Amino acid sequence: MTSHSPTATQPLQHWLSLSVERILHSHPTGQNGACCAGSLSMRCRVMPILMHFMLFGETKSRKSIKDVYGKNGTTIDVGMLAYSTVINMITSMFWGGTLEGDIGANINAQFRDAVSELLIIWGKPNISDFFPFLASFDIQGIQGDMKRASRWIENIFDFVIDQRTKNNTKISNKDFLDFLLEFKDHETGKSLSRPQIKAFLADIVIGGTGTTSTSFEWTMAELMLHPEVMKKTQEELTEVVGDANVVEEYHFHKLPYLQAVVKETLRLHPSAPLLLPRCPSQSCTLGGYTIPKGAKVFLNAWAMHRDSQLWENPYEFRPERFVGDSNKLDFSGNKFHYIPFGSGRRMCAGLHLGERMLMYTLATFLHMFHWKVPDGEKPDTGEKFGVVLEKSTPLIVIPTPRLNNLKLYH
Ligand code: HEM
Repeated sequence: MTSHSPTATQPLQHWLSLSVERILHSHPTGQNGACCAGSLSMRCRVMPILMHFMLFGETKSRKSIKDVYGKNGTTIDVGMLAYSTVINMITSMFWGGTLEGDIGANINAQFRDAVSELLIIWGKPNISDFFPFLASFDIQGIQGDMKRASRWIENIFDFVIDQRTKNNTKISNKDFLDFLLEFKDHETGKSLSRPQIKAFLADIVIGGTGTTSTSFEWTMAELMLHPEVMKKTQEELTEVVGDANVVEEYHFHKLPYLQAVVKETLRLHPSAPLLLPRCPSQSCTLGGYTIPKGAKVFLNAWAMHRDSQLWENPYEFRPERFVGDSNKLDFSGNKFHYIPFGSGRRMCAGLHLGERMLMYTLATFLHMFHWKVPDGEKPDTGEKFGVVLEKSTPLIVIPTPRLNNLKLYH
């Protein structure tokens, strides 16, 4: 993996423009000028573009390091740390070059609250899903709450887009929003519409925050439960990154053990355990069962990842099962017994970004801090029901700096 600088705008802009043009050509706009902003092909092609703005996110995560350093020796809720780090990284990639200072901090805080609310509502069991005829009554008020939270997020997107379009001053660092706003199709001269831009941003936020931060928390929980794995992971980091440096993306491929730890965590705790529902376009028979056309089908990745016919000692947390096997069992979804990012045409559109954010945050926090649970406590692996598989009890830990050079924490 290589590190990409968002300031190297010329070749990057050219490449990005070509990608979006390909998308627009494969999805011609309709009569009203709007095309499906969330369409499969469009998402799959624009998402990788976001990767080029990862550097913004990395810079932002340094703030989290400073915050954790400030809590030296006191307790931290790992889920909250992960969520705020991930959302800070995402907002920096979106509009880090557009919004800065107090306005930026204020909008980012509002955005964080709005997204948490949306994710909570999204995970609530809704009786209308099981009895669709009840949907129009919205008995639990979930639909209404969802509309309110979505409007809140949309207003934030509108505010940021207005700020950027009103403000003619040249910004030094182009962010993802800036790129989307400036994009023009070379042939037709058409730009992306505002609804298209907002749909992209919403997709990324909804798909990327809960999944990545939950995976971070699960990994930390497993490491706290398995001190020998924690030790080995941190030793690898010391050897590869060194005591006097911070983690950078080019280190990732030299961290096979950490990669195995992440894979093993996602095997036992896939953040979207039932993936996204499928709907067959034709009736078919599978394993002796008839699946009628149009049925809603859920694939239980969680159960497949723990199937004793497919895995040796499936309930054991053993990263070694992925060591030296990385090419055979990767996240591509080609081996159907291991599909933490799904499989096929609808597999995770943010796979590479998710993987990189997870590796980056884990490697950084594990390299820079020692972690221990408060005396007399033991982390558990209880799960909470929801679209995203969260821990039922928050993981509380105590960080202490691991590196001698304290300047690296500021
Ligand atoms: C550790 C991190 C992540 C995990 C484990 C994860 C997992 C998944 C899974 C299992 C699916 C369903 C795939 C299927 O049904 O086949 C999915 C869908 C999706 N993910 Fe992720 N994801 C992660 C991070 C991200 C990030 C960072 C983004 C955005 C940048 C993202 C955007 C999406 C989107 C847009 C979809 C829907 C794709 C579609 O409908 O075609 N995900 N993800």
